[in-house]
Amino acid sequence: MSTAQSLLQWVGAALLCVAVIVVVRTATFPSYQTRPPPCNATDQDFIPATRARLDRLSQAVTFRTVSYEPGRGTPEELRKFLAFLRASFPALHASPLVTREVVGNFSLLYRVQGSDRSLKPALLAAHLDVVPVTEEPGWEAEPFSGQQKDGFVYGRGTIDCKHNVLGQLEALEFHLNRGHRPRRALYLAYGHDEEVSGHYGARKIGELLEERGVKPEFILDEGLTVTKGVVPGVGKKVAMVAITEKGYVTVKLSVRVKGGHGSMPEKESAIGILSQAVTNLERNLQPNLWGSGPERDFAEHLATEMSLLPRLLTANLWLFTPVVRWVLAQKPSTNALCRTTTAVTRFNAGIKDNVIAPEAVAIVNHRVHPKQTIQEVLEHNLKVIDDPRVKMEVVESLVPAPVSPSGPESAAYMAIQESIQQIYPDSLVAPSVLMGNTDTRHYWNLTSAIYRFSPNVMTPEDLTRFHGVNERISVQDYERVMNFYFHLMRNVDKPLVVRRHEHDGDL
Ligand SMILES: CCCCCCCC/C=C\CCCCCCCC(=O)N[C@@H](CCCCN)C(=O)O
Ligand SMILES: [Zn+2]
Ligand SMILES: [Zn+2]
Repeated sequence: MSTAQSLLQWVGAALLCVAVIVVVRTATFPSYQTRPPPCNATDQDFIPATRARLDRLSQAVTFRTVSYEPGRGTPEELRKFLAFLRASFPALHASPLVTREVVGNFSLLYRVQGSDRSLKPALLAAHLDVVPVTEEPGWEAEPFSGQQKDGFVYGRGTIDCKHNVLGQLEALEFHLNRGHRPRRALYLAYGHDEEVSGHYGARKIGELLEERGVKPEFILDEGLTVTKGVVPGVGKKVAMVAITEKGYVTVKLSVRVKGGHGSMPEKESAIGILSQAVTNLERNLQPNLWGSGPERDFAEHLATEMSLLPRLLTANLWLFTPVVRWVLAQKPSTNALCRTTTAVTRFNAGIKDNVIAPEAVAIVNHRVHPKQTIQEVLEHNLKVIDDPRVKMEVVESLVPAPVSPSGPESAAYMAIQESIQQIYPDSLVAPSVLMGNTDTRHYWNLTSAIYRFSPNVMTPEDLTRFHGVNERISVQDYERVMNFYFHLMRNVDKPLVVRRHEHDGDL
């Protein structure tokens, strides 16, 4: 046999081995999906989306509680919104079990007393402010009307995140009206400036709770949602419970040149030099790190539920990670899980048609992958810009959030998962990475069990409604939001027991 023939035989044998491993791993990959224990809720345990409850959500939207910049919000609207909330939930505001504090002038902190002091409190969070409405046309209802139309409530805050504020308060009001007396203490924390980093709201709440030595069992804030048709290869609804958040670093790029008369330009302008720099950043993206961080757990939790090809790829990441990286990088929503993203969000230069601009400035907003450091992001930028005339300064930064425990070893995570499956019985639940940031950055010192999840459904078509045009929630979803919080309050109102990690066909 010639050397070439024997080499061919070896290659053939090696390929066969690889194929066998791929098939075996695909067939035996463990299932991480558990079924929730039966829910003993009765018809009396259901919060219907009555006219009064829908109208309260609509009215909440009419308060223009917009945050523009840190320290520059809408104080009058916040004041009116706080008064509205107080008037709208009489049982909880009159209850001797509930205390209400206004923190940092406009943020709210409620505490519901628990009868069992051995149980650590639960903390549900959300925020009272919203992002501004841009000039973009296309709203089918006035953005601050709260109009109810075709089975939806329209307006800013309906999914970010007055639905969570109102949903939690409705659930608590319902509980108290039925004479329920909680065993576990419950905090509700509503910051008033989350959309501009929460420096005056959630930060103050976090400091106050830390001073008082409050150590919650877990914290649940806004975050990812139940998705439908968003996760490649999975037909069922997927509830994404974020166990960490990407970090961020915002950088300012600037170029200074000599200004002068528009009739006698130099070869290169500040605008041209800076344009080249941002083009270099957009053409040379930060490295694709998919699979090296907690986003890998998300895929593995769903592997057994995927159609054949994605399942084969996910069950064999030892071989196919580069393929998965390429596939996920093709769409913005999945690319966000792959790498530190680079968004050029502002570009300013020039003052007059015939004056050479002496300065051009761009702002670049990066969302940092959990396995990258801020230093590495900055070094990558300098390398690809490769032009000493472009100055780079860090405006603001935050490291990726600590990763919270998930899966059957974490009782709090499982209580959230079970509550989701009681409301969405046909859904899958998986631990995920949030690509944005929440007020929980101010609560890191309180507990290591921090989760970010909003209990409404998002389809691919809905993704741009978030901070965008036609923000809306369906009546059915709002009903699910209220009932999710109600179930969660019930499910955590007992000692939370850690279960043994078991799944079928463990490798
Ligand atoms: C496998 C596919 C994954 C795609 C999943 C898409 C699901 C979409 C659901 C929700 C959208 C998440 C949006 C993130 C919310 C974060 C809250 C937020 O916007 N925070 C602001 C804070 C700004 C502070 C100023 N520095 C932000 O992060 O910009
Ligand atoms: Zn939000
Ligand atoms: Zn937001």
